[in-house]
Order: sequence, then C-alpha cells, then structure tokens
Amino acid sequence: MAQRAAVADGGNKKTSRVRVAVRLRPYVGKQDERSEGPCVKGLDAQNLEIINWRNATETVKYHFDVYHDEQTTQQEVFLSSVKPILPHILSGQNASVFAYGPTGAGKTHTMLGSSEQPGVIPRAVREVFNLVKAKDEDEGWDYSIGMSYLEIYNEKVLDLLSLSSQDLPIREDRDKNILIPGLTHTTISSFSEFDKHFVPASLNRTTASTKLNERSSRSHAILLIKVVRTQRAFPHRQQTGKLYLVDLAGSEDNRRTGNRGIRLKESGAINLSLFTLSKVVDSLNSGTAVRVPYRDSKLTRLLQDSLGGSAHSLMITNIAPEYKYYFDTFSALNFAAKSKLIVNKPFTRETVAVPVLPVKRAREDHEAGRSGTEPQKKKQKDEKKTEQDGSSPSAHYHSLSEPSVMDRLIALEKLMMSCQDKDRTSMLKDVAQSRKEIQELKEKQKEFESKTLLLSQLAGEKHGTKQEPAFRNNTAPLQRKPSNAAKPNKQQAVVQPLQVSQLQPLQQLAVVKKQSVCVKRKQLQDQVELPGGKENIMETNWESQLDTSVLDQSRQKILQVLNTGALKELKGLQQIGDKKAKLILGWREIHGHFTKLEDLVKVEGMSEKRFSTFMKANILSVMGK
Ligand SMILES: Nc1ncnc2c1ncn2[C@@H]1O[C@H](COP(=O)(O)OP(=O)(O)OP(=O)(O)O)[C@@H](O)[C@H]1O
Repeated sequence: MAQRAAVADGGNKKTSRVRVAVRLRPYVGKQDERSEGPCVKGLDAQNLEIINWRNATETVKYHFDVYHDEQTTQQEVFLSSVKPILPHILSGQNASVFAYGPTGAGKTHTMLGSSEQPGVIPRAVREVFNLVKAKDEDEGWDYSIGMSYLEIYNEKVLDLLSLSSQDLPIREDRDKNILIPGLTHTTISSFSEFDKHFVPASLNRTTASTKLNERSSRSHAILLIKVVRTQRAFPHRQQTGKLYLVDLAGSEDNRRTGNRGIRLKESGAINLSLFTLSKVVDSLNSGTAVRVPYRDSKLTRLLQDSLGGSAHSLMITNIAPEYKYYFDTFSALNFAAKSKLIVNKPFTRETVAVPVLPVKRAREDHEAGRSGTEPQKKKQKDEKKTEQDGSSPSAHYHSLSEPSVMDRLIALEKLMMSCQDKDRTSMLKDVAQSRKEIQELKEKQKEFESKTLLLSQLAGEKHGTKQEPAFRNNTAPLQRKPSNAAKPNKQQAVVQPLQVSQLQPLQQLAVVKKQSVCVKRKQLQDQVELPGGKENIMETNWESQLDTSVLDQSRQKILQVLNTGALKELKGLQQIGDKKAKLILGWREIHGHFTKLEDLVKVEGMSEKRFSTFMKANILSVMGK
C-alpha cells in the first residue's frame, strides 16, 4: 500500500509573464457605423493606437505580445497565442486562457466560436488529446483527462455539468490548490466524449439579450481540463496539470445596454467582479501590496492561480471597432496593458507514492477495520466523481498522525524537497529585512522625538516660561513627514465603461508639463542638499529618505519603461544614451523582460555603481514629474 506525498518542484521556478493578445472584431453593425472607420488603428503585429480623448490631435500607442486585426481567423488566434502554452499541462503545470473585454466585442466568439468557426475551447481540447496521443508509450507514464465546467452568476458558483447543484464553495488546500468541493469532474477519453458533455452544458450558461448583444453572456464561464499523468514504475510520480479556459462576462455600461431589473442586478455583479479583477491586477503590479484582494470576488478567487500565481496565462482582450465602444475600448486596452506586467511562477505539481510501514498498516486495519480497502474502492469510482477537500494528495498526507510514519515522511520529504529550505531561507531573509526596516524607522522616530523636545525647550526658553509649549500637542509623533515630491497618478480600475481610466499610458507620462517637473525636482533637491551644496543624503541610503509608496510607484514606472519602451523611450531615461538603450533592447530580445530593476546590472557595461547612479537620477526624475 502507498500513500501520496506532495513534492516541491525543485529547480523549476522560472517566472512567466502573463501574455496579452488583443483581438479586434470586424464590424457586425450598421453600414453608417462602418463608414466612420474603426476607433483603433493597428500599426503592426504587436502595436496599435487609439485617439487620445484628452487631446484629439494625439494618439495613444500600445504594445502587446500579439495584435490580431479584424481579419485574423480563429485558427490563427489559436496557433499563435494558445497552442504554445498547452504542452505545459501534460507535465503538471497550470495554464489558463481568458477572454476579457466589453460586452459584444467577441469574447464568446473567440473562446467558443461556432461549428463553422470553432474557437479556442474546442481547438485547445482537441490539441490536448493530440498531445497525449503523441506521447511515447516507452516514457512510462499513463495519462487521464477530465473536465469540469462552471459559471459564476451573480457571485454564485454553479456547476454547468449538474444542473441540480447549488452555489458551490471555493476552498484552498494546504498546497495552495484552489478546490471546489462538490463540483462535477468527469473523465473523458476522446474529443467526441468531451463534446457530448460540453455542448449541452454550454446551453445551460446564463445568457440574455441586451441592446448591445442579442446573446449576451451574463456570467463568467470557466471550463477546467485536468490532465493527470502517473508514472507506471515506482515511486509512481503523479503530476496534475490544469487548463482553465475562461469566457468572462462583458464589462457593462448600463446606459447603453438598456439594462433594468434583473439585468441591472446581474450587471452589478459582473462589474463588481471585473472591478475586483482590476484591483488584483493593480496590487500585483504595485509589487508592494500586503494583501492581493483575490478573496473579494469569486472570479478572482478562482483565477488566483492564473494571475500572479503558478500558471502560464494568456489574456485575449477583445475590442470592437465602432466608435460607440470608444471608452470601453480605451479602458480594456489600459487594463490589458496593466496585465502585461504581471509575472507568474509556473511550477510542477507532483506527488509520489510513499510506502507505508507494514506495522502501521496492520494496526490501521485492526483499529478501523474498514479503511484498508478504501483506496481501491475510490479508484474504481474514477469515472464520475466530485472534487473533495479530502481527495487531494496533501489531505492524505496530513491525515497521517502516526509518529513513525510521520518521521519517515519527514525524512523522505527532506530528501525530496531540498528546495523548500531555499524558500525558508528567502523567507527568513525577508523577515530580517523587515526587522531591519522597522529598527531604522524606530531610530528615525526617536531622532524626531528628540528634535521635537529640543524645539519645545527652545520655544519655552524664548517665551521665558517652563510651561509645555502649545505646538508640542499639535505634533503627532508618528506623522509622516509630508513629501514635496508630486504624488504620482494613482492607477485606478478601468473596467467600467465610461469611467475614464486614470492610468496614464507611458507616452502620456512623457507629455507632463515640463515647468512643474523642474519646480518639483528643485524642491526635492532643496530638501536633500545642505547649505554648502553638499549632498545630505548618503549615496547608499538615499532611498530610505523617500516615501516608500512613492518610491515603489517610481520604480514600477522605470521598470515598465525598461520592459516595454522602444529606443526613444529608453533614451528618455536618465543616464541612458543611444548605445546603452540599444544594449537594453538587445538584452530584452535574448532574455525577455526585466523581472526587477536590479536585473539591469546584467546588461553589458552596467556596473553596480552605474546602476545606483541610474536609479537615483531616474527616481528623482520620475518623482519630479
Ligand atoms: N472575429 C469575429 N468575426 C466574426 N464575427 C464576430 C467576431 N467576433 C465577434 N463576432 C460576432 O459579434 C457578435 C458579438 O460577439 P460575442 O457574443 O462573442 O461578444 P461577447 O464579447 O462574448 O459579448 P458578451 O460579453 O455580451 O457575451 C456575435 O454575433 C459574434 O458572432
């Protein structure tokens, strides 16, 4: 008999940025709308532009992983954006594809399509079966494929494969796997079997007619394809990969959808979950959030793994050409641009069979008299089962309380999970760093208090009295020193139509009035210069003098330019000339994006010292804007 224990994925913690594709649908509306021309203009296979509503003489340009124009076929979307991420799920990693965009912009067409033009879902499932078929028998693995299908309607999780089910709970196990106890999970052995379950279930999805779309999806639909592969030989390693295919409900503008009554309520739930999705993206981008608000909506809770989690993710942002969609399109593009900055860490989910001591088994059988045959029974019930908390490998692991078995498992786990020590070391480093920061803050606080005391004594002497000076009471000791630096524009959720995005695309950041830049920068310099003109801020700790949230935002902006800026934008950075900008572009070509600013030292000619000068100059420059 064997139990299963989770194994950490040692050296496989590469990061994977969320890939973002934008797809423009063709006109489906009236002829007069067509004559206006589309509200966006594709520039090439990755770039597009849209008129800036703030200034109609300007355009705002966007750069994405892929831009699909209105002529792009379903096959092309699948081949270029979706197919490449599918092999990961056969080796225990997660992948997700989700379609985002305004109502009527083509999400369902992209994901589902029609029998003449099948979309991502049927193509992806067919491909998964093809990939499994192509696997060499001699590799020694058995594969099993299963499916679940659910919708989130009015913040309720409903099983589309079992209509009688009620609102299902969402749970997270100790290995951070998201589980939905009670959700139907059906084993499928061929594409036609998938179709047999999927087609009728799709008809169960909640749709209704709105002014903008005759068959508007009123719910978020999530199809889950699970591939489990088990090694035939001992230790019977088992890897589970999940593919989430998500057709989100459209972001809604109720003035234009004509929604009332129940439609309005649905719309409220749709916009709320998309708003939370936007908040999640914001906090992941800021990189400083203590808590990413995944739990604020069912949608983000379920997509937790796809956003800033462990999945290879692709977001297809659907947009429409008509001018009546202009603000929706603008918001969707800004949201997509934000999502591009999220970095996921894909890893393999694996368990191994762990032999249990015979003595333990005998005792267990004797004590329980029933449990010995449980696992076999469970295996036979594989055909159609529901996902239960206790069915996860980790649940088996944690249910073992016998010390000798625990000892064996711990010893084995230590052997196999050496990487966990690495995680622990990095956690301890973080804790030490936080402690150091707290200590520094405490010292600053003490310094501040003693200055306050000194000032109050001086004021007392000046007034010739020993009374407590009045201003002392007005000084809140913990108050942060007001920063002279301009507060950067706060990024806000952009998913609600006609709610204009405050996210400034990079091009616009460069257009901020120069005069105020100089004034603000001067103020900042005044703040850090001694009367003799010498720098007051130590070269090494100048960052600690700045407001951390402003500092983080500035760092984020610089990172964004480094990762997405063209030659001109890179040269717009302080300390970056033509040669260095080209070296950065070259580095990006080879290695992808910079995960953190410190990666810049990997670029040829960028020493630690240069990097530190670069950082100081650019942070002051960004904060000055
Ligand atoms: N690329 C495309 N080619 C041809 N027709 C398209 C394309 N994209 C969308 N359409 C058509 O546009 C209409 C609206 O598309 P769809 O229903 O997919 O929008 P949606 O974004 O899913 O809307 P909602 O959020 O309201 O469900 C449909 O009639 C669909 O067939």
